Amino acid sequence: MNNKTGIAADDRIIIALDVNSFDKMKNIVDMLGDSVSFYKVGMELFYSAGSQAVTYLKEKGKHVFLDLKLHDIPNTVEHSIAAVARLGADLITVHAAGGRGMMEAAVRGASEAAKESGRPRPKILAVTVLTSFDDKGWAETGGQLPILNHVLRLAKLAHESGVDGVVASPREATAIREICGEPFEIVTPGIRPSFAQSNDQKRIATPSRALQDGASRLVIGRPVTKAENPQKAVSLILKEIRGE
Ligand SMILES: O=c1ccn([C@@H]2O[C@H](COP(=O)(O)O)[C@@H](O)[C@H]2O)c(=O)[nH]1
Repeated sequence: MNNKTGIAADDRIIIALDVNSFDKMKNIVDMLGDSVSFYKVGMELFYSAGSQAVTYLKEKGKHVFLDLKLHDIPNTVEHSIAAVARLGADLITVHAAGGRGMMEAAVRGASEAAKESGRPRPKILAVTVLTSFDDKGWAETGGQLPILNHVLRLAKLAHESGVDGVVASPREATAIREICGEPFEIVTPGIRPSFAQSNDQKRIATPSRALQDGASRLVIGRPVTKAENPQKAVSLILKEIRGE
């Protein structure tokens, strides 16, 4: 258990199941067995396999991060979050750029589903600036502030809107932690162990660095799922974060 976050060490690594079928997902989950307790179901898997991906993982006793990055008017987001929250996901994403009203609506939707089901309310995370952006790509979209400043602005808004945390690059974790404190979740993709390639990720850090800088949980996809030996990749990552 980490004293500050209260999150068990094993729940701090989330493996992103970015595959296009239920069977491919099942193969990875079976292969990784007890070494992984938390998985992310993103758009590729959810659009390919549907809600059974989430229900299967929950039946296996795993925690599920449903990363659908909702971004729409508050009414649509409230009811869509309520619909997906009923599947039993533990973390669900919306885009912070949807604004205060939309993030408040997302929390309401999650609370409605929790009340109905009697299960704990899923945590809502707000995506700040995607980790695939660097400053050049960000400026091309019309971004006026440097990425770090924009991330901090969105993190503050997310915190004020009552969501449970943000998704950001590990490079922004220290500054977000200073502004939002504990127990705000800072979930960081863009994690690259020293043995992995960066692929399309731009704002990256190693697993140990991300945790040192204040990330609560690490999202790791291809460095594990596309590794020659995914079990070995997980074991190396766990060793690194335990300092072994
Ligand atoms: O800013 C963001 C938000 C979400 N993601 C998601 O995380 C994983 C990362 O996968 P890797 O293979 O480790 O790059 C992926 O599912 C993204 O959709 C992100 O990368 N950045």
